[in-house]
Amino acid sequence: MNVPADHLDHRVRGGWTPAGAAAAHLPAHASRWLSARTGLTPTRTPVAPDSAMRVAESELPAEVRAVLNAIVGAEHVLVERVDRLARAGGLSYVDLMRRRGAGELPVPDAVVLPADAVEVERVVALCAEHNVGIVPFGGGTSVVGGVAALRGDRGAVIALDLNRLHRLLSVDPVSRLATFEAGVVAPEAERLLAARGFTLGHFPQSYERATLGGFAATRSSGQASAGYGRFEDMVESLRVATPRGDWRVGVAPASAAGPDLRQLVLGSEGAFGVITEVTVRVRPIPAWTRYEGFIVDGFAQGAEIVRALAQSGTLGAVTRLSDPQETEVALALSGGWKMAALRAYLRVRGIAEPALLIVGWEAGSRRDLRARRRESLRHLGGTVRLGTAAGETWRHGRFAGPRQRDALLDAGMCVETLETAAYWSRLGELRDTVTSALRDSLTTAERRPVVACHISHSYETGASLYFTTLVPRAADDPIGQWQQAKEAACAAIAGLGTITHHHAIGVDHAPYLAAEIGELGVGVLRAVRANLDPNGVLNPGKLT
Ligand SMILES: Cc1cc2nc3c(=O)[nH]c(=O)nc-3n(C[C@H](O)[C@H](O)[C@H](O)COP(=O)(O)OP(=O)(O)OC[C@H]3O[C@@H](n4cnc5c(N)ncnc54)[C@H](O)[C@@H]3O)c2cc1C
Repeated sequence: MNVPADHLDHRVRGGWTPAGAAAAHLPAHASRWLSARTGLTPTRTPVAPDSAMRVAESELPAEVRAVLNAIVGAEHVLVERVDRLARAGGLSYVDLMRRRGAGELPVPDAVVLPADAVEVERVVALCAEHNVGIVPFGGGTSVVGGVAALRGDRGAVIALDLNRLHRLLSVDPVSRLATFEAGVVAPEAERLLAARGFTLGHFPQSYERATLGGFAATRSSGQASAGYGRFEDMVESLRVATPRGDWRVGVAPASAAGPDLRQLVLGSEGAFGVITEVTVRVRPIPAWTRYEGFIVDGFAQGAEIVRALAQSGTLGAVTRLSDPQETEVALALSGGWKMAALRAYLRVRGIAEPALLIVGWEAGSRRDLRARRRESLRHLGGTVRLGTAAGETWRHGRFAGPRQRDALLDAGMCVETLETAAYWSRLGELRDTVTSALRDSLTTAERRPVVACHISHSYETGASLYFTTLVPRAADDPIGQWQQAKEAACAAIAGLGTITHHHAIGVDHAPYLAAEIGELGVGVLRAVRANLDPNGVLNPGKLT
């Protein structure tokens, strides 16, 4: 098979690091702090070996397999258990726990790796004809069950792995457009663009593994969203393989030719078709960047500052406010004398509840960078400036979170995140309500959860809230423990914010969709789906 090995390594699904949790490391001071703060009794709970996982025989009909072999080549139709297991599920806590022996993981009957858009179209048409489910699989980083191999009432389901669609097809430097095949992973897209002096500027925490098709299918949002926009703001046009044929949307930078159908494809999570090509708007690589850290006193003060920045148009490309709990965790896990000194200094400065604010400016010239920073600083009076060391430390560690999660899972923690967004006037209430819901659900005599939160995407009218929960795992029911907490959080979100700001709907949020968009809205989505996919083979059980 001619798929580069490193493209497959990242599919080792037990954890983020290719070698699973074993390659991640939790320092002794972090372990001690977790025990004291949460009641953790460290245990060794490594990922189960593949051989311990239950994998049923493939039920892909022989005649379908024969035609698939003819379309993509037999070496690109994988039915070995190791290959199917590698595309079974995403990277939510529940999926990762299933890898640790808690609960069953749905496994696809085959993995199919087409080479280009035309092969994808032929595979989609074949599966539609034979009622075989299709789960589009990009980087497999979904945390909401988006790539769960559910077959519904179909006899079989395949994982349609977009890994071989990794080419840059064209660049239009005059219009600043680039067309990629949808399976290209973000770092490779950046590498290809950098060779031409451009950047996409999309840096979600899953950057190392996620694909452009996945970003489009989930309306992803990157850490520099204030500077470059959410992913849907970057997409100019799309090519989609549907059971009804090839579909292209987007021909000009703006159009009044009815509703914008690009927005229907963006966020469609593989339920309307398989995105095969994405044309994105690109920007010159910024010649100058500067990242700084600030400490504010409490979440409310920090949120007021971020709102002022957002409403005056002076946000940094990255503007990220951690609440005091998240700041406490960051300081505790970093450890060392510098952190102790910082805490002492903040006490002297009278900061009761330190909350870390990172602002990163990016610009084409030094003068422009200085001007942007000056404008932002007008709203940052009264903060404690930590300088560029704190900002650069955050920047260099910004993709480290998933590795740390592996280590925490291995040590016996339940670690999971959830996210939402709301208008500024409701943001404080939303944070308090969700924090309480998570805390109340997870607290027991032995377990004291940490519920931390940050704002990382801000708009004129509101912002996202991203919650991270750390609690010792309930050995008898680790999945139920989290699912109860998640339900409580979702109930708390209802009426105040959206059920998801950037993780998408998948399986996990599907029960909450009608409350947000109404039964009429769900009906519209179902009608589109039924039109494009009359047999309902596309990503069964997701979105609607
Ligand atoms: C540690 C971690 C951190 C994360 N941080 C962020 C973050 O900062 N911002 C953010 O937005 N998200 C984040 N996510 C969530 C996830 O990375 C995003 O949803 C991402 O967009 C998924 O891309 P992917 O290529 O991995 O897609 P996959 O996980 O493979 O698929 C996601 C969904 O899209 C569908 N899909 C994938 N490719 C296609 C295609 N070509 N055509 C049609 N449908 C398709 C799948 O069927 C599935 O429903 C994070 C996830 C993890 C595990």
